[in-house]
Amino acid sequence: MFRSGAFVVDHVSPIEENQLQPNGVDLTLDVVFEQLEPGRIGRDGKEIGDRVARPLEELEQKDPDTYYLPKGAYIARYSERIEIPEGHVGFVYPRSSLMRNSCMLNTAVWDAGYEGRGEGLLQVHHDIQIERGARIAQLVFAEANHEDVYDGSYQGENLE
Ligand SMILES: O=c1ccn([C@H]2C[C@H](O)[C@@H](COP(=O)(O)OP(=O)(O)OP(=O)(O)O)O2)c(=O)[nH]1
Repeated sequence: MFRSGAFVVDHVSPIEENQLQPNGVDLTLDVVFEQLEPGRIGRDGKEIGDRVARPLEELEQKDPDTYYLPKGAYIARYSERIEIPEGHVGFVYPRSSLMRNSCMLNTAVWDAGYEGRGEGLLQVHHDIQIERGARIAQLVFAEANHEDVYDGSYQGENLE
């Protein structure tokens, strides 16, 4: 069973009223990264390729705090700290307005016990402007059986 947005909201912070949805909680965009170097997925481990944060366009006197993204693939970091409670698994979907603008977020499984500010693959199929802090995704929780809780290399990531 999927949980209500009112349940999910207790596991996401900080949060504003307009992020609460019937079936989940909207996540907002913090930083957009561009990958520079190849990564590696091995049989025994992995390496994440070097990346650089995209500039915000304040200096060019465009809208402040806005990413102007040409076609391409980017890593988007969400602003919110998320914890996946025991007995649950998390899924993130793109906000439909992102998809309707020819962009997509690809995501993986959010494990029970994970805590951090996670990331997603932002595919831009048509140039788009996204303001920093704008809602781009929605997090939902499904009830799930599991034996262990998440204890991988991304535990506690991007928390100051
Ligand atoms: O779209 C997603 C999906 C998951 N996560 C977070 C939550 C998840 O619990 C954690 C680890 O994901 P996964 O288990 O897929 O990572 P891995 O590549 O197997 O690495 P490790 O074994 O070090 O955890 O990353 C994200 O940030 N974005």
